[in-house]
Amino acid sequence: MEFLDLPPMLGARGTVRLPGSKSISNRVLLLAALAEGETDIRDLLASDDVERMLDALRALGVAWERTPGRDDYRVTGVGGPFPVKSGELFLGNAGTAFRPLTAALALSGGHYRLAGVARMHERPIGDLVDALRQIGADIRCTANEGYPPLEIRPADIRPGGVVRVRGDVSSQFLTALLMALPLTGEETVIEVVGELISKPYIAITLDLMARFGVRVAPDATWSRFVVPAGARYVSPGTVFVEGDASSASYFLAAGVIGGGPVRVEGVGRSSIQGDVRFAEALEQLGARIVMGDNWIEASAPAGGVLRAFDLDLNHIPDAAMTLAVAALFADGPCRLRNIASWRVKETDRIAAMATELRKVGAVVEEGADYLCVTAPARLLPAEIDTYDDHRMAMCFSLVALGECRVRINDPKCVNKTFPGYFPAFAAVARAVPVVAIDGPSASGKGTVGSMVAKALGWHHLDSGSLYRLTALTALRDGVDLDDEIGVAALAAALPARFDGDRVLLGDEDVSDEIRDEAVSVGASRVAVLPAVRAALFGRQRDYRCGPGLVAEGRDIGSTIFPDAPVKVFLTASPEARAQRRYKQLKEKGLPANMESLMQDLRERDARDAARAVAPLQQQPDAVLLDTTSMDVDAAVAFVLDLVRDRGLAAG
Ligand SMILES: Nc1ncnc2c1ncn2[C@@H]1O[C@H](COP(=O)(O)OP(=O)(O)O)[C@@H](O)[C@H]1O
Ligand SMILES: Nc1ccn([C@@H]2O[C@H](COP(=O)(O)OP(=O)(O)O)[C@@H](O)[C@H]2O)c(=O)n1
Repeated sequence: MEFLDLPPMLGARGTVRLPGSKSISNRVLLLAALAEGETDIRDLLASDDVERMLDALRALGVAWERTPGRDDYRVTGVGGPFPVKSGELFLGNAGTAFRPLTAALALSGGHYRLAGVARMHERPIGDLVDALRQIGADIRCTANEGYPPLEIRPADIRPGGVVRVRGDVSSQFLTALLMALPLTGEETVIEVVGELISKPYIAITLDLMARFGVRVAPDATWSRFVVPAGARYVSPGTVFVEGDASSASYFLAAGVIGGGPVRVEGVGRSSIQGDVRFAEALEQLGARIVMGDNWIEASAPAGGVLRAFDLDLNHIPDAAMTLAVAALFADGPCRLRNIASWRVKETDRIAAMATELRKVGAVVEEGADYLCVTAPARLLPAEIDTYDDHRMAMCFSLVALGECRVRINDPKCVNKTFPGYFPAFAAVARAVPVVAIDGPSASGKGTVGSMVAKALGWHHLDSGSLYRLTALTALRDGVDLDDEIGVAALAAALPARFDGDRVLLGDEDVSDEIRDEAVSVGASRVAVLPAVRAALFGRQRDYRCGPGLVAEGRDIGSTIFPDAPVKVFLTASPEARAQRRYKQLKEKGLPANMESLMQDLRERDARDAARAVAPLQQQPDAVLLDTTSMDVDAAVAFVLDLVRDRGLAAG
């Protein structure tokens, strides 16, 4: 399973240009395909779901071409039903392609098969099929009644009159009927049975249909829609696709949780997408929101902390997921109500959200159509499963803003709507900075690392002492140093503590004991054991806390903090290092012999460089610092300059 590790973040600020809206992209593509004339579509979303629609349209005889290197397309409309009268379409997990195409194909008089991924076949479509059957469509559910895959056969379509469709499971059924019925040319009345959910998505449909020349006005309660006689779609020429308002939600929330301001460009006051109202929901949490025609900017509440909320989120079901994660930063229990549609989305989002929020320590109550989330006192680092659901992955990236590392499994699921999501997030979120110093024994890592940390006021981790503590514990407990499982168990449970330059096991100061010859050799031996390294992995990462961390060892830049913005490979000639160790030991009044020190150093260098897991190597992005003829102060100044050059510290 692929994963992405997000480091703890200190805050967020900056500007993000949003990718095109998925809802608008797929609607505009279908309308342009059915319209008379050519439509130029600008800034179409580049994502999996849009690819599925583009592929389907081409298979159905619609010509389109893309401007090379741009997200601009020209679609040549077919001016009515699809000209290709048979075909097999694979539509992945794209509800915005599957539902509208089902309706348009049912009225196209051909023989088609529509299928998707396994999850698509669990997502209901029965209400739409029933509605289309009322006007004579011949649609069969080939596996389970009410669910894809579907087979559509030519049929005697009898439009006119009244079509009833349920509105309380997915608003996409109504969208599909609205967009397809103008193909019949006759007046048809659509009556919505049950409360219509997600009304703002219907508003997008009506707005775009109007741009293509077909006006449908809902009645006051949005329960009756009249598709007029003689309706036909005509290209408006050029259509600009707005930025995706649901995708904006992650960045707006990032601004609110991480201080901000974070500005999104591509949606704003004049947007036709209901999800821009997510910004209003954030305002109710105390967030500071500023809006322009084509942008929105979000910052933390004046007091810094988000207010707990109890909100009906039926009108913004997708963006509401972002609020479930924002609840982790609120000052009390938060309730998200009227979100039953989550259960039939890319995954059962209520169940998935509850399971994953619990992993980071939240207390979650899950109901048929609501979630109640209470934040933990401190977020826990966790491995988040994403259920092939782009929004799960994007939402949970926000956990990192609680200065909490988080692993996102299967991060590429964001390709459904936002392939560039994680780089965009990294560009506005500020990771806790790390200075990684790796190098061979006695090169000066500990001395330089500790002084750099002091100068910056950052935390300090001497990772070697964790291996030394492991070896010391094994020697004391009589665990064989080659017993990988036994030693790894000790490493996982080490009561290690650091107090300034003192190293403690529980309450016992073992700073000097871990420097013993036997412990040094033991540390080097247990360090080759993969299970021991794995046991110390998460523990080392937990030292990454604001305002920053200086960590030294052998694999800090390569394995523990590969994203460290400053990496130094600190070394010196073997002779110089042996000299330093000799002097160091003598000063402490410990016995030392130059020859055996040289010998020991060479052996340890060889073991560190040759081991299979995390061998000591200079990383391509590490700066070489050879201190053979350099004093400590010069080495410290060199590293501090690197930190300042990267803009990570003042001065
Ligand atoms: N650039 C340097 N020049 C001279 N001596 C140094 C230098 N850097 C470190 N030392 C000395 O070398 C000894 C070993 O350094 P230490 O920090 O323990 O190395 P490491 O952590 O890499 O094993 C210490 O006594 C330290 O003062
Ligand atoms: N990140 C690290 C740190 C230390 N180690 C091992 O742990 C031992 C003790 O580390 P140390 O940094 O205290 O050793 P010295 O450099 O002081 O000799 C080394 O011999 C390394 O083999 C490691 O494998 N990976």
